[in-house]
Amino acid sequence: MTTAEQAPPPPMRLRELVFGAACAAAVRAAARLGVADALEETPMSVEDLAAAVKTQPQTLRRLLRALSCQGVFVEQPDGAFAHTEMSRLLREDDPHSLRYIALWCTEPWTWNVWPKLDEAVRSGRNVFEDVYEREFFEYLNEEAPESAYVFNRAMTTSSEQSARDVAALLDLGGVSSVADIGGGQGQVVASLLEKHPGMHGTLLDLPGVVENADARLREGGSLADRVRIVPGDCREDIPVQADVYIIKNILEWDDDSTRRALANVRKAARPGARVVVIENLVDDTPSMKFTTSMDLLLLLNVGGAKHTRRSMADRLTAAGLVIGEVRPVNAYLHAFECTVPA
Ligand SMILES: C[S@@+](CC[C@H](N)C(=O)[O-])C[C@H]1O[C@@H](n2cnc3c(N)ncnc32)[C@H](O)[C@@H]1O
Repeated sequence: MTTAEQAPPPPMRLRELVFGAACAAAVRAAARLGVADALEETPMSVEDLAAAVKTQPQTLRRLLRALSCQGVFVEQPDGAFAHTEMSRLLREDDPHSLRYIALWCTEPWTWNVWPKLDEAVRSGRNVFEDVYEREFFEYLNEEAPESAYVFNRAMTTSSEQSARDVAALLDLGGVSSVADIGGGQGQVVASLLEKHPGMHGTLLDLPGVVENADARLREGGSLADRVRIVPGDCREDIPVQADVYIIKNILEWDDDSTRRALANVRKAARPGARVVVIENLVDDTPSMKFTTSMDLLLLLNVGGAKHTRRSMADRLTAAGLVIGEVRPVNAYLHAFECTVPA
């Protein structure tokens, strides 16, 4: 068969494309119903699966068939369904689980902002504040506890997976204090403190986030006596002294917020301090990257963007930081090693 015969014709491809929301909704439904968690290692009949997740068998079959077309689950000749590599990633107990990321990317608020993408492209601004009349993180932490929970779990699971890579990459010999700015619930700080028993750490994030910090960092936790938890807004102030500041996956919002956060790091840090900025970078070339969709979502919710190596470097230089090495942390993340000049 030739490639031309394999690829569906353009009208069919475009028809499928405009139903992208159906794919996202199907993945969300499977994640919310816990289908991947209920499906055992051996194939299961739809009836057994429906009983396990408390749905109608006929409609569950339709959901599973829609997902199987995308490679999430596979239908067997006898009509039973089995796992695929992708469906396993929807399990909560998978070590590389994307369950909360899948839920996060399809939370109810996303369905209210996607239809306004043309407006955001026209204005270059977020549309979230037009729809919800509040900044995104304010809304999340003050008005949408379920979405905030999903967001924090999504960040925590992806951070748990990358925290060890960050700890392995950074040379922290001789460093006595590290601060993670916008550090979420503290997985990176916890990994660093576990690896370096003499070191102290600070975790700064919004109040609603740090109040649920990683159990290791909270009172009675194994690292509690070496960590300071600072609830705050890094655009307002960073009242933290440290040898090394980590800023991971937060400089993806609007430029003014990036400028204010970096200015506050500079104000807090002594000359010679290290600032390690860790981000998913998109390419400068026209090749497709998986982060493209997230780039658009960041435009919609915070008026932000995924950075290229150049755009990130420009912002760090504009903040007066001296950029040293830029190294991959893993397949997704890059670390910019910067220094605060004298
Ligand atoms: C994409 S998450 C990254 C979290 C963490 N650094 C990581 O890599 O897993 C962005 C973080 O920035 C925090 N954040 C948002 N606005 C903030 C602000 N104004 N001040 C401090 N933290 C903020 C969020 O609460 C969230 O934890």
